[in-house]
Amino acid sequence: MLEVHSIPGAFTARECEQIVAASQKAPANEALLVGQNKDHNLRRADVTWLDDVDGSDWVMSRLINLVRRSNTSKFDFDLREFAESPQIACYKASDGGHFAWHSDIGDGPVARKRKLSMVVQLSKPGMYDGGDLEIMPGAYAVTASRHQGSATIFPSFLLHQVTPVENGDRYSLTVWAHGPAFR
Ligand SMILES: O=C(O)CCC(=O)C(=O)O
Ligand SMILES: [Fe+2]
Repeated sequence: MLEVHSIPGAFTARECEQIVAASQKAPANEALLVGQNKDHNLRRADVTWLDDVDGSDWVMSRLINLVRRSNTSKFDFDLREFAESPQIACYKASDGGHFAWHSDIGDGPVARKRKLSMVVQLSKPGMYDGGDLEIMPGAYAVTASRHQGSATIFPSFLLHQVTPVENGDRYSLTVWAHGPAFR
């Protein structure tokens, strides 16, 4: 399928554990949505900005390479920049962690330029129940691989959700690539 591209083994299990451990030392914020509204019905997660995580330059380099490669081979979008920090999200069952159906394209000056979204699964699938990333490229939702270290990349305008985490904690890493408006 062209619209949702999966990259198995984008990061190794060891790298994922390293990213989670480093993110736990950085300041966490409650997830803000486009427009800085806190709406717990829409989303419940703790978010850390990768830019606030010490020694994370190699993570950003890897993300840029992954996005560039799949854009060249699959999407061919006009991408110009990575205009915002990637985010590490933690969805906790104890907190009702989830993210309801949404598109990543917002009204803000930066969010309106989002063109590709990429999500990396940082947790081992056995560490949580629920917490599926589902994407709607057409009439049916597709479920992203739960494999630790796999990346899922899709156009930012596609609706997607994270189903409620029923047990344990799920960590993910999301990055956006930006460019001029679609035409
Ligand atoms: O955590 C995920 O799997 C998705 C995150 C997401 O959709 C977002 O940050 O916009
Ligand atoms: Fe999203």
